[in-house]
Amino acid sequence: MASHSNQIKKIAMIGCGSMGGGMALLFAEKGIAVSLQDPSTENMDSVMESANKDGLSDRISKYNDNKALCESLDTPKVFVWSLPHGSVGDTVLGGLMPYLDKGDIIIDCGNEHWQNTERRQGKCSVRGIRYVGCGVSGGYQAARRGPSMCPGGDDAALDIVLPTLQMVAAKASDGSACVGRIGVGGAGHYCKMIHNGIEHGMMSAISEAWAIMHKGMGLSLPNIGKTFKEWSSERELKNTFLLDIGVDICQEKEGKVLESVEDKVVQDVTGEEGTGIWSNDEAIEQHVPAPTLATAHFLRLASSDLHQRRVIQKTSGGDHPPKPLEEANQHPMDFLNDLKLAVYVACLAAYIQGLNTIDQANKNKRFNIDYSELLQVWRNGCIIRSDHINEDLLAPIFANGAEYTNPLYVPGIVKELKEGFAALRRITKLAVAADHVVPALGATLEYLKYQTSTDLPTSFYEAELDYFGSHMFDKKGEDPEGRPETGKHHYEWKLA
Ligand SMILES: NC(=O)C1=CN([C@@H]2O[C@H](COP(=O)(O)OP(=O)(O)OC[C@H]3O[C@@H](n4cnc5c(N)ncnc54)[C@H](OP(=O)(O)O)[C@@H]3O)[C@@H](O)[C@H]2O)C=CC1
Ligand SMILES: O=C(CO)[C@H](O)[C@H](O)COP(=O)(O)O
Repeated sequence: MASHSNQIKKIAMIGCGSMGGGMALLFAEKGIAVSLQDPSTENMDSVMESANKDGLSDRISKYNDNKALCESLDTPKVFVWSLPHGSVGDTVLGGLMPYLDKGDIIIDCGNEHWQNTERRQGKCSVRGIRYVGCGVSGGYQAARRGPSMCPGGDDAALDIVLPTLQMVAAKASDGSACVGRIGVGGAGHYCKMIHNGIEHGMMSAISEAWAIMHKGMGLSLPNIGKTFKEWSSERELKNTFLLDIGVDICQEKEGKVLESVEDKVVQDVTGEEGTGIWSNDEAIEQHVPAPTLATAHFLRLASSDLHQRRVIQKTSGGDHPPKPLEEANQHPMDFLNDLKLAVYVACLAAYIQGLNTIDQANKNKRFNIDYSELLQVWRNGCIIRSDHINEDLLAPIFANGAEYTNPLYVPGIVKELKEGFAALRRITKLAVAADHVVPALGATLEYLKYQTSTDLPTSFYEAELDYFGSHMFDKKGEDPEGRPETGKHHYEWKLA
């Protein structure tokens, strides 16, 4: 495809691993000349090899030094980064700085921490260099064919990069590009971080349902794949990416490959990825209850150290293996329908918790987030794609530049949650009684209970706090509207 006049014509792709390699080929396929740079010659050679196969080799070349790399570009020079998070970006920026000029643009497509993004934006802006923090989702296959892209930064930089990002990004069912003007500063990376938190909540709920079907109902893996396929074709979980890939995972070699996979997620503790940790840190920092995201994360953490689990199992004299769910098999269709609704409610709750975290951060950090653009980014190409949740339920709330509304205030959404609540409770009750591991489903049930209650156990909690710490409390009926504030009363529960 030939590039148009407002499109960027040359880029440098720095970091040519799974994501960067795929994106380099994608940019080249869209008519953009790509200069590769990576410390691993092997990685660059592998991209060149794929370029040869795909007939793109005339548009891709590799460079080992920054001077030559920069000389290969137009003015302004445009760099796309796909690097591990953290100090690597500072090293790369330091190496490029001598060759950068006013107006040059860096589009950081890694999962960088938004504060690193803002620090580098500050450093770059002194020299008139533009740094866009652009979270990218969809995994390495989407990187090659069109990922979901979540850019944030200054408007002038976004004006320049958006037409090109629109060209390469995934397309929604109506053909619109899954990229948008998300907000200023680190807004793009902030929202991508929360996307990953939501992703973890959804992935946990789906995995918990997978184990219930497999170990509780005794369904074969190919049959579970079939069930996931049905769920993804039905209203509530329509076109849910994590179900769609679940079909392939369950059915590959009749489930034999999946059977060989060890039960541990390690990338948080090895430091490869940070978004799960940061998104939970942020929910707490922003005072937003996000238990579906948090318990999903704790399950990952607990799972990571299999050796430790073995030791604890031995110390405790055995484990509590999940038992068959006899009731489920008496009415399997009803049970599977409940299970689907339970997963749906957990996925919707994960979205709500993530969006509420973004909203609070948006108010505190003035990201100026455009929610309709953000939901557009999440329509396709990304891991949390789920059409009904996004397009039917959430997008209408934020249409036409509407202010943020907590989705839990929206009657149509509450109706869906209420309808799913009974199913979630039935599933959780049976699962807990039979020792199934259901942290995201269970935490979602609790979330819905405590978010809708005005009579929580925290009356007693507050009294205990006041007893030992004189932390004050409000009397019933005294709660002032607006932001929570310290109570007005202290009681001398026991005279010293
Ligand atoms: N994998 C995925 O599904 C997704 C990943 N991401 C994010 O995208 C980014 C890249 O991920 P991914 O492609 O999976 O990771 P990879 O490890 O495959 O790629 C990272 C690349 O960066 C290279 N690199 C390291 N240091 C430098 C340097 N100083 N200069 C230039 N290149 C360098 C690495 O080289 P070397 O191999 O020699 O170390 C490697 O080729 C990460 O931030 C990740 O979180 C985002 C969405 C999805
Ligand atoms: O960013 C991603 C998808 O959106 C990457 O796939 C990332 O590697 C997922 O890792 P984690 O589960 O630790 O967030």
